[in-house]
Amino acid sequence: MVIEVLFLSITLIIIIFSLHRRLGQNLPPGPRPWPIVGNMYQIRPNDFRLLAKWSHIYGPITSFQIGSSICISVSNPHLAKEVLKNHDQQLANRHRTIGIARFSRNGDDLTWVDYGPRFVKLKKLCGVELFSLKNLEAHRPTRENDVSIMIDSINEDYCGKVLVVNNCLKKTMFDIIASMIFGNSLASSNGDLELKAIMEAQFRAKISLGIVEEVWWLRWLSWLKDDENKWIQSRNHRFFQSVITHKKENQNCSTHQNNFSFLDALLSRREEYNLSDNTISGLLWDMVTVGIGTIVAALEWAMAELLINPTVQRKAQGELDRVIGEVMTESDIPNLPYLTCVVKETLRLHPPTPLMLPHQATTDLNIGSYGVPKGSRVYVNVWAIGHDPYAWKQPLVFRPERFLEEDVDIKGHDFRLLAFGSGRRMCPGAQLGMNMVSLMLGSLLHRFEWSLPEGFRAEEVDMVEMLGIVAYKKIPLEVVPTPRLPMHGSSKDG
Ligand code: HEM
Repeated sequence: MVIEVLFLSITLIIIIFSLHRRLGQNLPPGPRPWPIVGNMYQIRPNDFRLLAKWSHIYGPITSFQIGSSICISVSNPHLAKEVLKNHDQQLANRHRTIGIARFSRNGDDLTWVDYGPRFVKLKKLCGVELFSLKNLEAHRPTRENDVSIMIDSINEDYCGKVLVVNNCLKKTMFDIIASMIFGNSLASSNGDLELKAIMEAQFRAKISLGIVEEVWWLRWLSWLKDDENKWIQSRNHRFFQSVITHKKENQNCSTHQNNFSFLDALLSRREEYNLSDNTISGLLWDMVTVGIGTIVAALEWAMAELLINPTVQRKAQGELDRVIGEVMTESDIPNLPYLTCVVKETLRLHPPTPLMLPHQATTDLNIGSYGVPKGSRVYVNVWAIGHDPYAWKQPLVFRPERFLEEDVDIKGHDFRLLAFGSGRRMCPGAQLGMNMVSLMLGSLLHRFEWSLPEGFRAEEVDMVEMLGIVAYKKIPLEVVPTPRLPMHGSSKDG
């Protein structure tokens, strides 16, 4: 009896405390949270479509509660600018779930590190050593060659047959990013197989432990549910440690410019930037996971749209035929304005990270006329902004021509098109991302006619996303390639 009374009193105190906290804060409107669980009974993690729906009911700035945490989502360009420009610094922290904290070594990386001097240093380091134009240019031949190998293998193995497009995109993107990040060392030691297995395991693991981690006084129970993550993390840790140790032992062998990888650069600057093996592992893991996932998702959505819209496919092919000789290279991209519009239109309707990555308030602040308490998670619903009828004419129609009529910046200056974010936490891989999506899509369209498997109609292509930080197509796209041009053995080493 005493225990029951005690339990009831504690629950009551918690409810009164959270109600009091909520009422005093002038929060934006939103669905009514339940005691303890908040709105967890209504919304799954990363459910950007539901957040867009709520914005139609409660307005473009909405608040909701996940367990004990207050969340704010904004879904128009004006409010996105408030978050990413006017309050950029106050909102530049990241929220890390227990799963993400584990994979990011508690934020000892770039993607999940808290905002502060360490973040500024790491972002600068990655900007210089991985994403600089000089570095991108040095790795360009490898990227072009890997894309040519992909085209050749589709030609040899899949002409007239059904191809699951994201399998071949994933393989090619893995090879490209792995070569930029690790140089040749991974493939030569079979490390590529282990890394792929770890990535696959992490993809399937739960990065949110649900109520156990979202209600602060239940968090001590999370160790019960976190076993799988722990196991993958220790495998991940062992893998990166062995790659780093192997590289340190053989460091003098890879100073040739073409082989000089991101890992080589990090090792050579580890004292200057105070980089532990843990931080180096975190940075390598970031680039491999974020880099591959986003590009593959963007490409699969682009291919799906082109199958549904064959006139766009033909128009893009017409432009490619006029501009490209035998094999497309990245230097052709500036001469392919329509292809660039197709890429932008894809990223407008299908941003690979529809809620970007979660930002977190480091202080109390106001957005619009509402309060955002310190510690709130803040989501910019890029997907909703891309579908906003006040920002776009006929927003649901896939019409790349809109970007010929109006040149809309995609690198963070126009708050209608935020696939790469904007401000301090903006994607450092935006240029590489645009180059890769354009090169791969252009090469696929130049070389092949794409159609649906026999018996499928365009209206039957399912355009629903799998919920996750990266929104892949839920049902993988199946396509049938038919060659358009005679093949001339396009890979440059073949
Ligand atoms: C189409 C391709 C890509 C898209 C759409 C994309 C999108 C994004 C977005 C929306 C963010 C978060 C912005 C924010 O929270 O404010 C981000 C961050 C990031 N992206 Fe990308 N990305 C792409 C490609 C890449 C590539 C190729 C790499 C690396 C190889 C990369 C590495 C990163 C990293 C490290 C961050 C974290 C930056 C930070 O926290 O400061 N991304 N990306």
